Amino acid sequence: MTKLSVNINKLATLRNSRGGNVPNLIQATRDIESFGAQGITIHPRPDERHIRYQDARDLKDVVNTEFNIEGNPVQKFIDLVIEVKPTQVTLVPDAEDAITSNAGWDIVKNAVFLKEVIKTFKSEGIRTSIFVDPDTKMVEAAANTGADRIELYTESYAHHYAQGHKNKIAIFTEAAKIAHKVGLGINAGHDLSLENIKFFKENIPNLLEVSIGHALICESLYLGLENVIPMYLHRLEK
Ligand SMILES: CC(=O)[C@@H](O)[C@H](O)COP(=O)(O)O
Ligand SMILES: NCC(=O)COP(=O)(O)O
Repeated sequence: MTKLSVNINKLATLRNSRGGNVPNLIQATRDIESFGAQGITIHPRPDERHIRYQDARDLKDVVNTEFNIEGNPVQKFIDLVIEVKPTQVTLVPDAEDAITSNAGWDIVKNAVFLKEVIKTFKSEGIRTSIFVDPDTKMVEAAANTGADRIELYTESYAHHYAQGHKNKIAIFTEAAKIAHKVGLGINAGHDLSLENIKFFKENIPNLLEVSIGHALICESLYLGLENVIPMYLHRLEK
């Protein structure tokens, strides 16, 4: 089964644009879960331009499904995750000034650091995942860090799919096969959408979770969250 984790960053962006509490993230989280989502993802960034660190604390007792917190494991982020104790932490090497995540880890280069951070989170009972490009060398290296899962960075898949180049899925399929072979669970995310999710699901064996935010919220402007979430669930069925 592939779980759908809805990334609510964009709802926080909308809220922050007016400085008040509309839309209310707590209510939205409850609604998103009631519409069938099996997880909630947030990605607080150092400048807190969308999700704030306080949102993570406020959502701790609200999320009844899987709570996934993504981010670059700087000390402030590590402390937050240990305090909130989500189901899963996803480590993303995002630069402070990046508009959005734009690369997976160089796991070979950062192996010592990642091993240490992962050990810390696992000792707190938090499942760990590493954001990674579909590069078999990096996937193999991920297994040596002690991580439970990888999150395949799907921006290049989505980009090529939109241009009609479906064959770019092959490197993701291969990366997923290697991950499974070395004992890693497989998550995926970034720019997945109603248009490209079905083909991705059909071609990625053992896909445990997709986290989707930007496209899902944009699609919901036209169709409504209560319709869009079941549409994703349908496309993620076997
Ligand atoms: C790791 C990943 O791909 C997502 O977390 C994505 O980066 C969402 O972050 P933004 O909402 O800041 O674009
Ligand atoms: N981990 C990916 C994620 O949470 C959402 O990415 P996107 O759908 O906003 O591109």
